[in-house]
Amino acid sequence: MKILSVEQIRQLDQYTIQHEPIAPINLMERAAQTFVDWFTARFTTSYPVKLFCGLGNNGGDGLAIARILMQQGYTIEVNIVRYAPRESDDFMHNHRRLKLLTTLNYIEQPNNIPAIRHNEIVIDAIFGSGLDRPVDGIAKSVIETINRAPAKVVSVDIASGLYPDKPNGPDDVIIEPDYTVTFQLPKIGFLLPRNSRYVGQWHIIDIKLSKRFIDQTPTPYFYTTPEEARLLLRQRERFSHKGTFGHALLLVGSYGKIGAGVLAARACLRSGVGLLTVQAPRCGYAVLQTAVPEAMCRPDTHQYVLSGQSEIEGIPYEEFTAIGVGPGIGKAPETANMLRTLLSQYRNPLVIDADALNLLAENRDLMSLIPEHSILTPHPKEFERLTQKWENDYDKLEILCDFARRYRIVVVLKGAHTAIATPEGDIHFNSSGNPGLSTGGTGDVLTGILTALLAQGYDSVEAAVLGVYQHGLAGDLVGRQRGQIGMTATDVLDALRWS
Ligand SMILES: NC(=O)C1=CN([C@@H]2O[C@H](COP(=O)(O)OP(=O)(O)OC[C@H]3O[C@@H](n4cnc5c(N)ncnc54)[C@H](O)[C@@H]3O)[C@@H](O)[C@H]2O)[C@@H](O)CC1
Ligand SMILES: [K+]
Repeated sequence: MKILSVEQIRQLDQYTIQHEPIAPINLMERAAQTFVDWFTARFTTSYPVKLFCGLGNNGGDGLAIARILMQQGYTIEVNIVRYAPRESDDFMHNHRRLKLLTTLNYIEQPNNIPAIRHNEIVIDAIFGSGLDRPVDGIAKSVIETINRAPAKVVSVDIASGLYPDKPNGPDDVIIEPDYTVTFQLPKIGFLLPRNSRYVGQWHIIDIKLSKRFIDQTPTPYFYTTPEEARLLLRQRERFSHKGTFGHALLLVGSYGKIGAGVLAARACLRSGVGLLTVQAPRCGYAVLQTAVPEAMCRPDTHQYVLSGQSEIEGIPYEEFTAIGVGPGIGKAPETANMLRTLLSQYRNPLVIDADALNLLAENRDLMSLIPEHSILTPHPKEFERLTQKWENDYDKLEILCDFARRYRIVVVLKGAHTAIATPEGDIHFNSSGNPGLSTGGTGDVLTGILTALLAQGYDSVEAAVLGVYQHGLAGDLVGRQRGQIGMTATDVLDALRWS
């Protein structure tokens, strides 16, 4: 699903109005009706509703929502925040209609702000995507009151005070909703870590804006929906054999961190690789052969760390279909040499994770040896070591984009809504996963998954988008079955489902 800028969304509204065609006021009515459908499916008429609306079209949506909810039997109190002298035309239209049905409260100064009780639902329609400067005056006081109140808060389109596609200032006053119900497409601001308390749980509702315009509009930002992830998944042909699915090599482990290799290897096997070889320090040999009997194990000549040498003759790096390197490897000089040799010899995309990334950060000349379309999977700290500090989440996205483009690689920046940057400079945000995944070893599982997908012939962007989605989905399954708190990386790899 595309993510558009505020300006593009404005054009999308206009295009829909002109080409459907539909009168703006009817589009507002459709948006309000769709919001009400969402609302009534979650909250019964037993909850009193308190609406706070502004004077623009977000406020107009609010007034139309109030009218429809009232007609459906909800008790609703309407509060209009008079932060400016002018209202939008569609606001005025809905204002006239609602005035015939109920009394409206006008908030012009702080002592007009009503008390909010804990069993009420607040609908926030003060500002929407038209916000273009920090909120002050009476609107600021209202937002502060709502944030202090014990009630549940639902924001219409976007939390009032939050910019959809640019950074807010540190002192900005912004609604902290429990839910955001947004029209048609997600806003980029919803996906950034620092905004999470200004978004809550968010839901997209389809208000039938022009599909043609969305299809034609270029954007670097995408949000992976479950349907899109499912479409990427390839079905197996009846006459396939293990050779069809590639032979992967995982370069993993060091003394005390063989478990990382076990997790990556198991995840690789659980993600459909045809054959798997694991190269690990000699101390990991018995562990791997026991814990992952399906994999072949190539013990390194070094007892404790990877040096890349092995007593067991095996196929050279170039002959593996895909290679993953990093889980548990540490940063020994022998291992840095191994990485240098690997990067010099292997020309297909690699998966590079964990200490392999830290070795790249410490040996910058290695960056230019990385094969094009390799997948790097840093968490934010590793990414900072590879690049630079950022000022805010938008700045981070720019750095991410430039980095992926400069080295022609795929960068999977891990976190809530993992951001996957492509060599072309696009960014795909993931939609699956939960905080339960923030536990040791889940990154190793991801490396195993991505290596398996590359081995099966997925291109790097497909592998990253699909692999990250499936990894999060497995975490969501575990979360539902046994909760997020006790989730382990083993649970996640056991929960992987590929159908
Ligand atoms: N255009 C359309 O066809 C549709 C728009 N919709 C709604 O319209 C919203 C956007 O409406 P608007 O563009 O009218 O803008 P808003 O309702 O978000 O804001 C109202 C106006 O307030 C002013 N303003 C901005 N920041 C301010 C601040 N800090 N203090 C005081 N005033 C400020 C601006 O002039 C802005 O236009 C969307 O979020 C959505 O809720 C929906 O009705 C769907 C259809
Ligand atoms: K709002």
